[in-house]
Amino acid sequence: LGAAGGIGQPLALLVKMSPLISALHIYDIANVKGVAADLSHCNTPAQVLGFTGSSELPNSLKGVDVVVIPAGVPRKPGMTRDDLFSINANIVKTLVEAVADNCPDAFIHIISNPVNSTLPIAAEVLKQKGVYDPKKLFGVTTLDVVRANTFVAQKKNLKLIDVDVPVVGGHAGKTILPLLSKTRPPVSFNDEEVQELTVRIQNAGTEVVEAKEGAGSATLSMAYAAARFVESSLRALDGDADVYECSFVQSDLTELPFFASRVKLGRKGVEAIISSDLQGLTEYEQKALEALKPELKASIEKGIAFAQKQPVTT
Ligand SMILES: NC(=O)c1ccc[n+]([C@@H]2O[C@H](COP(=O)([O-])OP(=O)(O)OC[C@H]3O[C@@H](n4cnc5c(N)ncnc54)[C@H](O)[C@@H]3O)[C@@H](O)[C@H]2O)c1
Ligand SMILES: O=C(O)C[C@H](O)C(=O)O
Repeated sequence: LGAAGGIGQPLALLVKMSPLISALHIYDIANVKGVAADLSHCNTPAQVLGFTGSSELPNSLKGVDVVVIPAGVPRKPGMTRDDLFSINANIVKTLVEAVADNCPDAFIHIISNPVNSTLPIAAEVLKQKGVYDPKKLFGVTTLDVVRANTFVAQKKNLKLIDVDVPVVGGHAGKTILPLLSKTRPPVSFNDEEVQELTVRIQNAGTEVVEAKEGAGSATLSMAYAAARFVESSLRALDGDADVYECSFVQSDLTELPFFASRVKLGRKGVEAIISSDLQGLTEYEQKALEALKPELKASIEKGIAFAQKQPVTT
């Protein structure tokens, strides 16, 4: 949903390449029929259908297993992700209402920012509709992991394919907390490297926004990350027993109701939240974890309050 956009188009292309996908429905408020026609000429199995405008939204959702939502406005230089709240909160609310009505059993991937608030909005909408399954609602934080893996591999001269850094917390500024001490394979970092890498990973979105000089935020790397999360979800739905991803989900790992961490995915969504990542943290990570909580809590509460003030349409 939001398939004509900067993320939506390359994501649709990457997803069209997946052998796990039988049908790809792409929806946007803007005309998406041309994107659908274009994609449909690729000789890969997924059948592509385009749906344009809100009257076609319900049909776009019928029968789907995974819904991905990158609909909404992106940042410009000088803005925070929270500055997008006033527009994107309504967009996410409307789209999740339609998901609740048309494919309540689907996995839902929320990309639209601010994820720290839009995910709680989605949860609240689904609750009001009576179809909330916390195991199937995901805030997409895969790009933070992708970035952490890339930057760590570059810094330490490692083979990219091997590196895996869990990133916990949320998806904005200091709420993005890479757990460098939990990098696999184990790598040692000095204090300066930890500080430099942590700050770079936290500011990576802003790095792209500034480089694009007003033309939007990360789209290609986000499409790559979202395609990875879709692929992992489909593998889990197909019964693969070894699927782990970081995601911002309902969680009891901390006192906050939602928290990003590694989760094990299965046929029914989140099968387990990996609590061991938060054990044995370094002093730096422990302090950063405590420091991110007030901001994350405020963003979560802002999302919940918004959704509670504007009950769903029935
Ligand atoms: N979670 C992450 O890591 C992450 C990373 C990058 C960007 N984002 C966020 O993703 C969102 C999209 O970014 P983009 O660069 O693709 O923006 P974009 O402006 O290029 O595309 C957004 C698309 O959403 C569509 N849209 C708007 N309202 C809609 C509605 N009600 N229904 C359906 N479609 C609608 C627009 O027509 C447009 O095609 C932004 O909020 C951005 O901040 C999140
Ligand atoms: O930085 C942004 O606004 C987009 C996205 O959240 C990102 O991390 O790239």
